[in-house]
Amino acid sequence: MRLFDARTVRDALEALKENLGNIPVKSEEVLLLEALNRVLAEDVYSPEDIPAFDRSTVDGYAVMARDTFGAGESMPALLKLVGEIRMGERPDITLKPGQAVKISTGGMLPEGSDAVVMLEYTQQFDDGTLVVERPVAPGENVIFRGEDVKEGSLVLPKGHTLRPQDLAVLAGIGRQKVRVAALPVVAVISTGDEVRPPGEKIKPGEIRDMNTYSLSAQVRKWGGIPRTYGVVGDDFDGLCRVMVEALASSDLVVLSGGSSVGSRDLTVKVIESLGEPGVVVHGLAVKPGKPTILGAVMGKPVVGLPGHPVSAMVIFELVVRPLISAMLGRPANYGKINVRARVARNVASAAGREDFIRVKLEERDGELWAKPILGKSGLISTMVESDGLARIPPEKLGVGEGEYIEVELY
Ligand SMILES: Nc1nc2c(c(=O)[nH]1)N[C@H]1C(S)=C(S)[C@@H](COP(=O)(O)OP(=O)(O)OC[C@H]3O[C@@H](n4cnc5c(N)ncnc54)[C@H](O)[C@@H]3O)O[C@H]1N2
Ligand code: MOO
Repeated sequence: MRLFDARTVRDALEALKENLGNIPVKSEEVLLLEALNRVLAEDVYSPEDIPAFDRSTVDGYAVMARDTFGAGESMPALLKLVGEIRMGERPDITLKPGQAVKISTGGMLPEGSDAVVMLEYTQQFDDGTLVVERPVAPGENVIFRGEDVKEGSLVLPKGHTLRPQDLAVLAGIGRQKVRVAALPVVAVISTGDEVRPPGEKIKPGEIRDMNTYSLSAQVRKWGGIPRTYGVVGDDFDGLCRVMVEALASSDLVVLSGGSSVGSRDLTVKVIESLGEPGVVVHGLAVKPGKPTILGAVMGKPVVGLPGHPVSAMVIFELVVRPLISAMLGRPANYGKINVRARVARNVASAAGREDFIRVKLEERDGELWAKPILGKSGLISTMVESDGLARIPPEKLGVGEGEYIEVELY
């Protein structure tokens, strides 16, 4: 009896895409102060030069640099002080050779000047003579017009995730709002008669719901809004009702449990009953996570994760995270932080299957080692103890002690 397909993750996501078409990025406008970590849904070009004028970076005197060439303490340059620049105003002075104007940090350079001498390298006499004891080069202590951002240049591209400095540059070019991807709403449903909420006393044979908490946190971590439905028992009609509500009010539905082929594994039947095309893939050539289900109902992706808490989390990263990224218009590799490390012991793996092993990183003699945290996929403690996942590709039969591997950090 053949129970599952054995698709690679890439093939499975392709198959889902063929059924759903390209996932559109919905967008909305938000205020800059609300835009941290949001994903840009527009290319942002600068409407103007930033700064819009040549600007001093120090307190001192705006000069023509060549008037100071060769100046020193024993042979200072003597300039004539012809005024002072007020902050936030355009100077009405045009500097002539031999002249200097007092300026503050951030002040607008007058026409004719090309450098600023710092206050501490000057002396001012009562008759208006300025003694300059150090030379300045053209451009010294000045930010030129457009040096920060050029008018018409691409400041930030669509798909970019906004960091604090990005909000600063957007403010700098005069934006108060930006168009960003709408946050995908992801329904999170746990299933199983034996699964109880953490606040309840449990009877023998029951366990506490962990997946609602790991999966909704993963949704949040990767930029979505989780809509949790708690635990639904192994009841076909009850699960159908919750699924219909979840499909209507979210962009993506994630279930955990009941994805296998046992008598109470209802997820496939429920997805099939809700509409075309229903289940697209059942089974991945991945460990952990073989019994994963990918489906499409009402034009929305539905992912049935295995119930084991480790399998659910690993498959979330492999399958759900790329779907959330697509809905946000983010590059598929957004947020992946990999380090190279040497495996601390031999780990076997079956050919034709991608294996993901949990590893703990340790530094030994200046080198990074990845210690495999072995254990069944029902043990959440193996995720808690580890720092990341290492992938053993399908063509390999394992990794040997000392071999270099890539570890994706959690
Ligand atoms: N005959 C076969 N049986 C199984 C196979 C197989 O190939 N042939 N595959 C095994 C693999 S691999 C996995 S993984 C599991 C997946 O099973 P299900 O997705 O149907 O999940 P359940 O049976 O509902 O649950 C598995 C396990 O996880 C516990 N669980 C479920 N939900 C939660 C939750 N929200 N929080 C914490 N723990 C949860 C559940 O009590 C079970 O112990 O199938 C194997 N079987
Ligand atoms: O392949 Mo299952 O997801 O580990 O136990």
